[in-house]
Amino acid sequence: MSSAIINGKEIGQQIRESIAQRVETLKQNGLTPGLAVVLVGDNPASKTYVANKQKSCEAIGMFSELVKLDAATTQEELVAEIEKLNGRDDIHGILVQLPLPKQIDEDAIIAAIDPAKDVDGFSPVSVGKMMLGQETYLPCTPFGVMKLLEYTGIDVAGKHAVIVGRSHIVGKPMGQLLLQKDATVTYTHSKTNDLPSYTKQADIIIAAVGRPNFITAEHVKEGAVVIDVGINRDENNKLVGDVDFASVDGIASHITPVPGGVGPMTITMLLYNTVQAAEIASAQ
Ligand SMILES: Nc1nc2c(c(=O)[nH]1)N[C@@H](CN(C=O)c1ccc(C(=O)N[C@@H](CCC(=O)O)C(=O)O)cc1)CN2
Repeated sequence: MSSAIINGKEIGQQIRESIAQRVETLKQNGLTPGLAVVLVGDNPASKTYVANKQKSCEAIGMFSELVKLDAATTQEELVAEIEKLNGRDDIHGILVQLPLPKQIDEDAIIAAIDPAKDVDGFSPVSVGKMMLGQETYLPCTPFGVMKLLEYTGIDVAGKHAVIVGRSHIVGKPMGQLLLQKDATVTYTHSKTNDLPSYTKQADIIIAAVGRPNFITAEHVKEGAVVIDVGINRDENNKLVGDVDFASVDGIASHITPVPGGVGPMTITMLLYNTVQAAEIASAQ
């Protein structure tokens, strides 16, 4: 029997409808939630993601502004742009599209964003609060994965979740969010020896290693839930995940497709965080 598909487009749409209602309430109170999207350079994938983020904002009645900067922008120039956005009352969320050109220190840029507007949840303040279980903006991709599991009725408490990947924006926070919901978490990565010996014990596998079709049948226990966070291009420029879907299909109980799984949830949770930032501003 085939694995059940966890449809991120459908779940994301349901959540976006409830976000749109919150936007409407804010607008009736005279405040339109505003997101500033900062794009440096001409990375084609980044241009697509930024365009999708802006389109998604407009679709639910939010305001979005694109700050488009040249690939040769210096770190000081970028910090100055962020400081301008930090000071604007009509901008509730700021997102700097990653990756940035090599001359710019990403950590310094993220740290320059006012934590109250850090709707990506990447700043040291947001990460620290998340680690302590305090209320904060959660990083959109792992937050989206938690929503996918919740909406699918998969209770993670007591389950063994194996994360494959250790990036700051997905792998590390993913483990933390699962831990906070009482999962038992194991971190693995591309250099883990005998990876299948770990992943084969998993009730939930989170594949976030950034390698096309890396997770195959040999990694997956019968009945495991497989979440594919990968966004890779294969040799034919086709979008593929970190999981070899055909190989794992029928072994996993549930699986997220690429495209249409985790990706749409990343943007959904960005909208969610931005509306939350606007609600907090509106209450002040
Ligand atoms: N500032 C940030 N930069 C980056 C983030 C982030 O969360 N914040 N994440 C990724 C890219 N990303 C958002 O920026 C992102 C990637 C993929 C998708 C998505 O919807 N994917 C679709 C397919 C789209 C396609 O056809 O190319 C899917 O999986 O169905 C959304 C957002 C790195 N940078």
